[in-house]
Amino acid sequence: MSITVIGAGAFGTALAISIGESATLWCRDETHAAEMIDHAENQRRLPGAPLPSGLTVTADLSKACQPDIILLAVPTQKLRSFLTENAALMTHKKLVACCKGIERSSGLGPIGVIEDCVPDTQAAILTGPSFAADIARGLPTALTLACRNEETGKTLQAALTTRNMRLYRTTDTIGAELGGALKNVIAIACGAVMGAKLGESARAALMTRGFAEMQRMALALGAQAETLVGLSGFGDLALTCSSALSRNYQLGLALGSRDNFDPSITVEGAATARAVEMQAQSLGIDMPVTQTVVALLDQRLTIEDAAAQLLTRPLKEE
Ligand SMILES: NC(=O)C1=CN([C@@H]2O[C@H](COP(=O)(O)OP(=O)(O)OC[C@H]3O[C@@H](n4cnc5c(N)ncnc54)[C@H](OP(=O)(O)O)[C@@H]3O)[C@@H](O)[C@H]2O)C=CC1
Ligand SMILES: O=C(CO)COP(=O)(O)O
Repeated sequence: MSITVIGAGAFGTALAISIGESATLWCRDETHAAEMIDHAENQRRLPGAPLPSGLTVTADLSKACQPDIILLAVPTQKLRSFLTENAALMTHKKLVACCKGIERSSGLGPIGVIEDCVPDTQAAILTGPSFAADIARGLPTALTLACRNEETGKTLQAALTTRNMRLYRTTDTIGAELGGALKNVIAIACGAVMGAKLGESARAALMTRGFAEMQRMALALGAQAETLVGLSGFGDLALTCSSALSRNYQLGLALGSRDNFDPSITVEGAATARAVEMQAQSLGIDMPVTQTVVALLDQRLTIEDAAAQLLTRPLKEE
């Protein structure tokens, strides 16, 4: 079955490599597409990962959008503008969001954004612990494929499972979206703790209390508890909060050690933290780790003050 991946970033390229010769990888920049074809590699976004010989790379969007299954691997905050501009090419397709975040302007996850922009479509999300570099090297990974329509979910699960990507299926799109979005915020917090050399015990505490607030928010919005303890929640939290390969964690490291961070790097957790803080306030949900991350990003708190503030909150039951 032919499958198109939109967005030749690190993740889109890795997915296309894993799917192999039935994949088409669409890149918005013609020069970049030509470079990938010439070098059989995406040297800009995923250097060191050869593209399989049968993989099609193109900058022609109409040609790329022929298949029925389209994976959207553009950052969450860019998804709406891409879909709005190209909705006509996307209608009646199975659109699979391959991004993790909450849109800042609307508070919606990627599925909500897809449904807003392309009404006549079947939307799903592919999420879970998986670094692009690992997928591209053929290392084993397990991800969650969430789709409200069970039949479409089964079709997508079968079509997107590869030799090194094992997909588990759920109809709980809310839980899958929120797990992937919220864990990035906690990863920034964990990076900050490690950057400030506050210790691994503090990181474990933040991961655990961060997971508690992820669950509070997700359950309040209608997610199923099992989803949050699965790959898209706990699984991705464990990966992202403990690996220096994570860009969210790297941003946290920079905040904690007062280093500069390249603002062009895709870090979904920063915009998501702000969107979630607003939602939490309006729903009356206690999310102290998320609030602290936003204060650190806005430079309203130092890392030392942030730690002191979290440690001196009123004592409570676990
Ligand atoms: N990298 C990883 O290990 C993983 C990433 N993800 C998720 O995948 C998503 C994408 O991340 P990743 O691939 O790493 O990011 P990158 O920064 O590597 O790539 C982003 C891609 O999106 C393209 N893009 C940006 N804006 C637009 C737009 N308006 N229209 C069309 N294309 C656009 C960029 O094009 P250009 O190159 O021209 O700028 C680029 O190809 C994120 O949500 C991330 O959380 C999920 C799991 C793993
Ligand atoms: O989501 C990821 C791994 O599952 C990638 O994390 P980063 O976006 O923080 O690099």
